[in-house]
Amino acid sequence: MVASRSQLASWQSLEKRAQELQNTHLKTLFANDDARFNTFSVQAPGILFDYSKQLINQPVKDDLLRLAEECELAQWRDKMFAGEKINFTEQRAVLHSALRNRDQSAIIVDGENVSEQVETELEKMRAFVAKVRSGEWLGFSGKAIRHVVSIGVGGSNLGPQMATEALASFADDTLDVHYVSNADGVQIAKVLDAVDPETTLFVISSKTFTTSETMTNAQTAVQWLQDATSEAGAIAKHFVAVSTNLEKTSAFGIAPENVFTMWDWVGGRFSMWSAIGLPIALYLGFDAFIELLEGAFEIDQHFKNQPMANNIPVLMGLLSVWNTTFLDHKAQAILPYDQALHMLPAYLQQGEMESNGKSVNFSGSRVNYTTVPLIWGMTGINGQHAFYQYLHQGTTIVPADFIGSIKPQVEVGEHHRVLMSNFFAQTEAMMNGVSAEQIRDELKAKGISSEEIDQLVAHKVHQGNRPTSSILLDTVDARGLGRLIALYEHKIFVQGIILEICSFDQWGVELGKGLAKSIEAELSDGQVGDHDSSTAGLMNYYQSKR
Ligand SMILES: O=P(O)(O)OC[C@H]1O[C@H](O)[C@H](O)[C@@H](O)[C@@H]1O
Repeated sequence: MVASRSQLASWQSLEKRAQELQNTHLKTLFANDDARFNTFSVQAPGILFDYSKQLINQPVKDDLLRLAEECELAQWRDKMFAGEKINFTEQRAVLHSALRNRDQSAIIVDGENVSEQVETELEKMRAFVAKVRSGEWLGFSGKAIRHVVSIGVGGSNLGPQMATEALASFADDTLDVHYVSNADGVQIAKVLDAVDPETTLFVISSKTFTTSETMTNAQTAVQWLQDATSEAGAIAKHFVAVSTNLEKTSAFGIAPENVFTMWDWVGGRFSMWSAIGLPIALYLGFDAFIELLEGAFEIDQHFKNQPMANNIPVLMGLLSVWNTTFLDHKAQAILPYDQALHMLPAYLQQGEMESNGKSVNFSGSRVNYTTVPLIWGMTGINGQHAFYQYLHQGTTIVPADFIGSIKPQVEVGEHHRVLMSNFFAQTEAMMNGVSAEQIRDELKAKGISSEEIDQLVAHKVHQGNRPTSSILLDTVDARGLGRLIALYEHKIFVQGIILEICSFDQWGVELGKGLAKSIEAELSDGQVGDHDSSTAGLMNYYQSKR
């Protein structure tokens, strides 16, 4: 019988250390140790990870590593890479790493070598992308494709859209790509207004091919095409799908040769490396897509082979557990100082919160600790002028990841220096804060009266001691993005193992998927059924005003 997490010796020691460190200020840790940056920073290909501004010391790091050992993290990691069915609530392997297994070593699941399947599908993608981008693939009126409209939601949308936004600087003008995810018709209406039926290709991305938002948007797209042409073969020329559900894609009318496969061992939120990434490849070219996979593969190797003490995703996962579970910080900000990464917070929200936002352990017992934090954020510079007030002086401490690049995608005058000065200044200020004494001196030097100083000082004090990690990437190109996303994917895995959370199902979302169906039927025939008075009241009010 494996001991519950909170009975482990390392866990109990960490609880004590958390209490001891609660009253220690980060700036004291720096003052007492000149080598702190060197001790608590680590590099991987194209990445520096500095966690010296986290409220830890060597004994805490040692205990966290001991916790990883006691939770058999290395064994779980190896099981994941080997294709064991570690998603046991759904009896599935967890193999997003197989999608970028660039050395093509065999990975066997249920007697099949999935590496071969992945290569076959990549080859199909490569050929298709070449046809579309070269103008060989023709629409119903004989014109080449100019616009791609990707329809999907959640994991079938966020990854491709985030990567498209991140890498747009590298796109040529062969194709433009649009994303439709919301069931709110305003989104698809706007996209359809901007494109031309003769030259538009729809990619319907849905692992299950049953998600109602996606199916509603896909039907609207079909109708729009049919309004433009009565040609029988038009659907085959303008619609492709990415799905595991070949029955449903065929029932929808998509020809089998136009369906790209994914597998049940890829979770939606980890699927941008599969054919779900088709819009990325169409937009940027297939070579860029391979670069993305290469970057992720480098981090897979790092995660597999580096000792735990220098393993970035391991450290990121352990630090998250330290901050959330032991220091009780219930939120985590993601702050990119690179415009290319502006969708990263939204992407990681799904990645981390859908994976680990759960409250029972492997054996189904309710956990007696906080699991993962609330993930939020936006580009750092914009955040500085919006919510950083809260980060600096709010009553809640929010640990933050600062993410920047050494080389911007576009060098414009002094812009990058201005941008990165803010990055460095903010992490320094969050760590050091500003003391009452400093403020008094500053105000005195300005000739402000002592009465006024007394009144102001408390408002201007910054306690500091706000933990941050800094991630510096060489640059955000396809390879760099692949590295960054793979780091976070493995961090999420580490959190899951340490917290004993089944990271790869999402029953909480499945619930929502079913809930709206019966209500939709009631709204459709105008008969509000048996609901609580609030739900019935809202539905009646809505109906009365339609
Ligand atoms: O790809 P689909 O089957 O359409 O699912 C789309 C999304 O549906 C739900 O929201 C799930 O929680 C997500 O993980 C998934 O990515």
